Amino acid sequence: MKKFESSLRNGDYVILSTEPGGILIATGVVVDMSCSRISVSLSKRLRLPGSSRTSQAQDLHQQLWRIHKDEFMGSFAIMRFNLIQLFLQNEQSSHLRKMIVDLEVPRFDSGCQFSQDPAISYIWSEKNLNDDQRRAILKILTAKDYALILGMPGTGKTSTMVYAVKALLMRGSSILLTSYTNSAVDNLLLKLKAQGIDFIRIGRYEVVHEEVRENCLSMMDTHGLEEIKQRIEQSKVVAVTCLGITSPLLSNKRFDVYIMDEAGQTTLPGKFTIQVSLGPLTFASKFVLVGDHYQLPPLVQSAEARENGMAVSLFCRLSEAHPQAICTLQSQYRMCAAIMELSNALIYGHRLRCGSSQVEKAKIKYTALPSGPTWIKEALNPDRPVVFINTDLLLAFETNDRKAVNNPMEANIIAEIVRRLLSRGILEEDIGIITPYNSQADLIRQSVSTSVEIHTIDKYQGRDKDCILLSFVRSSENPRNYVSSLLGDWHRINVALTRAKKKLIMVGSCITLSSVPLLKLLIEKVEEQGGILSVSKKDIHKPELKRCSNLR
Ligand SMILES: Nc1ncnc2c1ncn2[C@@H]1O[C@H](COP(=O)(O)OP(=O)(O)OP(=O)(O)O)[C@@H](O)[C@H]1O
Repeated sequence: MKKFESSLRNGDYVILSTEPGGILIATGVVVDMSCSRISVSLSKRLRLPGSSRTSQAQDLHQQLWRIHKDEFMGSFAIMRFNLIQLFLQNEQSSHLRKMIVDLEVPRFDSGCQFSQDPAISYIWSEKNLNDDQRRAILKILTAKDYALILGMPGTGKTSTMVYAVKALLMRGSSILLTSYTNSAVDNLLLKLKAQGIDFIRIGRYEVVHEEVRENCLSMMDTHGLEEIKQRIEQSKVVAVTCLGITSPLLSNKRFDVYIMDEAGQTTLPGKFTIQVSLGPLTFASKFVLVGDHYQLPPLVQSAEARENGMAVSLFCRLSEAHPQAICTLQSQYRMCAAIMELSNALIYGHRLRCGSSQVEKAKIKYTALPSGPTWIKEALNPDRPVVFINTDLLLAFETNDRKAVNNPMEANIIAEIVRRLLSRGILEEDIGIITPYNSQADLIRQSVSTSVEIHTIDKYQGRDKDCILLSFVRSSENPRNYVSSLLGDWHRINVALTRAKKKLIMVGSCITLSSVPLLKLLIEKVEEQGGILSVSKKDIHKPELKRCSNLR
């Protein structure tokens, strides 16, 4: 039977309107789809305007319906609601206005550190924390209004949040946890679960991580709304996405502390991050923001919105006004020294350091002997953690097809390296491929016939792998005329350079990329490390050269 073709999927939020006329009648969620039927679960009973009680069922059946995916309407309504909450005349909103609109100085309890507080004693004695992390949690424990935790890549932001929750629970505090995306919320919850901390997860069952689903309210054996509300009331830790905060289950619920992980913000229409973050702020007496504004900030396309401050996250706004509210995590446990050096030189002004000598010296380990041409052996050499394969001698130019930009030769080189890594015993799950462009990710997917993960750089924020392959794509016959807003954004370059633990292999055109100042600096840095490998036409099989030039 022919498949029903639609961009709608189970779990999508939709808007139901009448046709013709386009009158919005209801909103709901797609719960089932077949080739001839779509089932939508609605938040309230469906009624046509002006329809009488007697003819209601018949009118509904006769009506022609239009179903739209609800990409923005729900979010806009929530943001409007959040803004209104901020301007309410009550103590909570007034305090919040003082903090985030008037930028009043945040207060910290200085005597508290020396008291007999069990939470503070616990943090001093917890061996799994480093000094930065301890200081960060003490900042949270002593904050009266808010605390800001700036965590560079791999510095244990999530781990720090977990121990902060543990310490706050010792004080009997109730805690609301949020992030922008479901995966970021669940990432934190998985770590809480591993520490035996109980919590309630609010969210649609289908989008919640399977290991967290048993903590979802919908999965709990409860009898009616009252019992559910009671469970939430009794629960000390509740987790939800920033947009999920409007759940009626949370109405009237208040928490002592609200912790928000700002790091996963880019996958949302980020223009309104402040308005989105506002919602949960009104639920607690003090808040903690955890983030890294050196990674990708809100994506704002409108110049007017940018000029009016829409691209500034709440974290950035508060940290610039009150640097004393920030505690920085600088010891990272992800990248070996050579990989860390790149972002240290380009972005972090050498403030990032390796958390242990094990991390610093980590090398990729092969189980099989090296094989293949010299350039591949050099690219895979474990003693070269950072390699840049320069394609200039190949004249491997990009293709531009209806705004989709890709580079077949780079895709081919990446596929060859992946084959060699796998044949030398590296596991598929330890390799990741990233690129700035969706179209290049698609092309690489066609060339790499394994289940190795291939994503855009933006989608890879918050993730890591032992070995990362990065295809820059841009290679122009006229490098002087080359402009790329995607590669010109230093936050994106930072994310790309901080995903690999032991081996980072980049593929690109040195000449073209050098027209972007930051990338020029990157190439110089890799050169200092002896990591530039130039590939020429004699290094690539003739049929491959021909196939790639045919694709152009
Ligand atoms: N004090 C510590 N000692 C040793 N290892 C640690 C410490 N803190 C964190 N780690 C390890 O560092 C790694 C990264 O930690 P985590 O995922 O919490 O970092 P993150 O800052 O949230 O990462 P991201 O940059 O993806 O946001 C994990 O493997 C974690 O176990």
